[in-house]
Amino acid sequence: MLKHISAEVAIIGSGTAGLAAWRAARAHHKHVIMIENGPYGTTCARVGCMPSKLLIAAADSAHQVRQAPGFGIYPGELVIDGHAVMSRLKAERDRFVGFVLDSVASIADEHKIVGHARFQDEHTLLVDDHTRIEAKTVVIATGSRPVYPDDWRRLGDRLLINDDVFEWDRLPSSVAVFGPGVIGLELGQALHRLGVRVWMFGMGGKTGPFTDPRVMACAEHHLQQEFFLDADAEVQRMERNGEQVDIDFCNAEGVTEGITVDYVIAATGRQPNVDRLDLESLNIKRDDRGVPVVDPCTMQTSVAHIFVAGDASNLLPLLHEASDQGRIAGDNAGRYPEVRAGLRHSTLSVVFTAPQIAMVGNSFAELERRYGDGGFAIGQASFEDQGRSRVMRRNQGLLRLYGEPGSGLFLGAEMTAPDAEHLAHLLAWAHQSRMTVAQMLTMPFYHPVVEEGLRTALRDLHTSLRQGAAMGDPCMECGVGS
Ligand SMILES: Cc1cc2nc3c(=O)[nH]c(=O)nc-3n(C[C@H](O)[C@H](O)[C@H](O)COP(=O)(O)OP(=O)(O)OC[C@H]3O[C@@H](n4cnc5c(N)ncnc54)[C@H](O)[C@@H]3O)c2cc1C
Ligand SMILES: NC(=O)c1ccc[n+]([C@@H]2O[C@H](COP(=O)([O-])OP(=O)(O)OC[C@H]3O[C@@H](n4cnc5c(N)ncnc54)[C@H](O)[C@@H]3O)[C@@H](O)[C@H]2O)c1
Repeated sequence: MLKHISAEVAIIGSGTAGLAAWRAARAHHKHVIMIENGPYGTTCARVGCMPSKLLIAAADSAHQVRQAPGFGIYPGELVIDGHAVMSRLKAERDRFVGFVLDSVASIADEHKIVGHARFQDEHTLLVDDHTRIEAKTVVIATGSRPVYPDDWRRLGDRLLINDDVFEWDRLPSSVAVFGPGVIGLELGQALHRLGVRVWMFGMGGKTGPFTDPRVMACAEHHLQQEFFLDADAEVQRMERNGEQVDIDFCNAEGVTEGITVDYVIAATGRQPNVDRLDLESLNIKRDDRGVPVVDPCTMQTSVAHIFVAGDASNLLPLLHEASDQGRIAGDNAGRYPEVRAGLRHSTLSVVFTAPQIAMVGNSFAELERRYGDGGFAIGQASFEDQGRSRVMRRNQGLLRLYGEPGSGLFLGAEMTAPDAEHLAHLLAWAHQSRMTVAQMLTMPFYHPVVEEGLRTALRDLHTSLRQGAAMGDPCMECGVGS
């Protein structure tokens, strides 16, 4: 029998965005309902940010051991116990998931419904075939899922997505990773460093999230030193062969090469989970991927009482974005019809490869669209001879900064660099504070640190903006190698 419920706010999804929306909406109303059709615990903690960073941490550790002889230190034979690696990953992952589960458990049962939600009309949701919810406002926070070509399913259990990797009990001997995007690069490099033979195949020539071709080329070059990576691969055949997969591809010499791998990992992108919500029953404006169009400041759709947050919004599929968007959407759903613009942060994304990858503020491609080719200034620094980076034998990478001629405003950055996660935070704070390049150069820099590489790039940008003298010889009063 169908149960009927009335709610002020109904939230579909209990991931990071859904939980943030729930908290924000509850500040306004008692009757807030959260619906979940999968396991509680969030994508980030269960199969996303946390387990991937745990895998990378183990891989970094193995890499350090391999690097030790470069410092005159010989730790002996490197043994990677795949079972122990995966056990630690799962134990720590479960600990993180446990924190989320505790938080979900603290929400009274009357506010939680388990099942698949879909729209019957603009104010009515059906949950499976057991509950009908009449809601004044709705937040769609349904996350995203991996997408890959349908015919790859013929590989059966030899075809994996990121979720499956984190369930391994042991490490396989070899994998082919399809998709040198963010997930593919993080997983692929980590597996390679853990002793798994890795081949990585892309489509269309793009590596990572970059839009600046010089930074992309630099990252690709460093990654290719470690494992096979063809960002524009011609894969001629891919067939299951017993418990393995045979792949024929055209190699760099233009010759067909055959490999056999234990698994194929599909890291070919993700799509928002909005296709099973019966949105067709609503008169809601959608983009060409079928995702409701939202105002990024309010997270409101063209149907004024329906909001979208997190990966479902098709804006920036990142954890802090899911959290920000969830808070804004939940607050607005709660205070509706008085909707307010929420605080949006400067764009910041980090990929945990080595060297790390980061994007801040406006991308190179966005600036080319806005200012035209050559209409904005560029400063750069290589990390090859950067003092602290060389000290640590991590002297790889390129940082490119963009600035606005005339105003001298710092506009954005793309980089592959040692400790890019920290450089990117400094830059994002400067971007959000609307600092000029001249102001950024008045800030303190310690010695010897990787951030001195940032100062070099800032000086170069200052010169490109024609606001400072050209850099001459290396600045010795700043410290050697800066
Ligand atoms: C491998 C990997 C690594 C990542 N690493 C990082 C990182 O290092 N840093 C970073 O910032 N981001 C990272 N991300 C991205 C980050 O995990 C996501 O942006 C974030 O988790 C999205 O949160 P969300 O709330 O939108 O979605 P989710 O947490 O996926 O929540 C959506 C929920 O909605 C539920 N749901 C869906 N449809 C329905 C329905 N119809 N009815 C009821 N419930 C429904 C789902 O079951 C799910 O629980 C990573 C992602 C992956 C996959
Ligand atoms: N560190 C982080 O913050 C982090 C880590 C992981 C994921 N994420 C988030 O998850 C999102 C999704 O990541 P993703 O890696 O799935 O997507 P992505 O869009 O970053 O990469 C997908 C890649 O697959 C390639 N591709 C598509 N079809 C292909 C095919 N048939 N064969 C070979 N290659 C193909 C694309 O060209 C692209 O390079 C990211 O945009 C990011 O926001 C963030």
